[in-house]
Amino acid sequence: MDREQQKRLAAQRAISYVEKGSVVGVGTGSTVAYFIDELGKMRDEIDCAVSSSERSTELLRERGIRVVDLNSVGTVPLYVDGADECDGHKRLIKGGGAALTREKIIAAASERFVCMIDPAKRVDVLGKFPLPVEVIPMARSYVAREIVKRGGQPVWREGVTTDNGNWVLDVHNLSIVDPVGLEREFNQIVGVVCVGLFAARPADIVLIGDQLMA
Ligand SMILES: O=C(CO)[C@H](O)[C@H](O)COP(=O)(O)O
Repeated sequence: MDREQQKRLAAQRAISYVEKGSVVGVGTGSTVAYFIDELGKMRDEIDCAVSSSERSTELLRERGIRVVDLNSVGTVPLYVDGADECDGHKRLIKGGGAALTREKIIAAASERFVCMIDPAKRVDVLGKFPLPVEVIPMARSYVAREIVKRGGQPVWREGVTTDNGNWVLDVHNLSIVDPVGLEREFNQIVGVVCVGLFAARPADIVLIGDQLMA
């Protein structure tokens, strides 16, 4: 089975976590696009969605799903998103689609985070996928130098501006043996808006294709 089929299966299984009449938090990416397709089929059964990107908002609205501001809802019962890497503790690297900050905000505000991946993204140690870091534009060089001091090789994702008007550094050469510690450390660099490590708040449920990860 190819990766796209695995993503679609994960999205179909993730739908089973959606409760009738509820608010659904929606991530960003190609796997999430399959999820939005499925969610569109039950648009009359949910209340509305909160979205992690302009791209997902557009897809949701195209399928007739009402999208509301996170500030207008309380705790979100369910957040569904993809990831770029996932370790055995359900800690993630995210941000390949540059939506990491809004994704992390909705994940933090959610009771349950269901993450959908294909088998190639399941790793023992995070870091083979370059770690995305969203930065305030004027701090790009400074943050890059600070990351080099910590052993990473930052590469500016030139030409990409996030929905928040910021830039992204992709950090290569990291073997992330202490994801919570590294998330905390990178968060403390002035000019960093968000680190694409979801370790302090990992996923609750990971679906690898249609299989539940233990
Ligand atoms: O973090 C993300 C976007 O910022 C995505 O969830 C991640 O990049 C996975 O994307 P895809 O489902 O297209 O493989």
